[in-house]
Amino acid sequence: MAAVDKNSAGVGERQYHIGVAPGEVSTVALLPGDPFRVPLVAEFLSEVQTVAHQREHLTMTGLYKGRRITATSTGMGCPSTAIAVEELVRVGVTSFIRVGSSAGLQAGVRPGDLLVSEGALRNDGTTAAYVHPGFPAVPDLEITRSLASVAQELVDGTETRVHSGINASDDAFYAETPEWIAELNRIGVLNVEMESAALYVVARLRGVRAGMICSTSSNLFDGTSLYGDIKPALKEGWMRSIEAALETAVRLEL
Ligand SMILES: O=P(O)(O)O[C@H]1O[C@H](CO)[C@@H](O)[C@H]1O
Ligand SMILES: O=c1cc[nH]c(=O)[nH]1
Repeated sequence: MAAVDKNSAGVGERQYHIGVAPGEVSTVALLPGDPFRVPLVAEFLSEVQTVAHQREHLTMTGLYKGRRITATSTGMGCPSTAIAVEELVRVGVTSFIRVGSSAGLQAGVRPGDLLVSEGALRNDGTTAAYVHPGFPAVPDLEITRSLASVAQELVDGTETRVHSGINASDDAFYAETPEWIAELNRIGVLNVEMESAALYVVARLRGVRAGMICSTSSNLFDGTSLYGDIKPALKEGWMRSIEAALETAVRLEL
């Protein structure tokens, strides 16, 4: 009797968690955390089909400027993100762009500003189960460059700023202490979110491409509250992030 080999389980089949089968997705997937943001991606698409909705993973596929695009929600955190990426790879996705929300950690990062990730500090448990602690969590460089330049084009002439830098990928939203926030600020970490470590590490291990652009929800360093009335700016940032990701998919033929 042989134990199950999870590396080969499910390849080319309908997937156990996300419910998607080969042929139902594009080669490129946009990844918001929240299932309620998948329809925001669909607002930019034509011929949209809802492919599956299981657990926190809603998947829709449609066309943007003639190119087939899939959007799948990852849920919050690295465990469900790793599952979503693993299963999307098994049905043919070769490029991923996370379109997230994230908290700023440096002065001058304001709600709605766009954050392009140049690498993630792996403060999570999931990637520790995959690789050596020294393995870097880095996005695809071509996708990253494109996200930064398209995002800048989209916000030119507005108050919104585009920031690029290293982000933290934390596991525990409510365990982020003032000391941890101050330390991240001190070492120059730009922002914090909760999925990129898994996205980048799993993507590298599976030989596919990944990048991330986020809208700023708050600023943990200067005290701009998570709970205040900042939602319109956050939503505007989500829409610009999605547009930057879609344009990147078209321009790089992902
Ligand atoms: O809005 P999403 O994309 O889920 O991203 C951020 O929001 C959640 C925390 O509020 C975490 O998932 C974090 O990464
Ligand atoms: O988006 C995020 C992620 C972690 N911590 C926060 O405050 N916001």
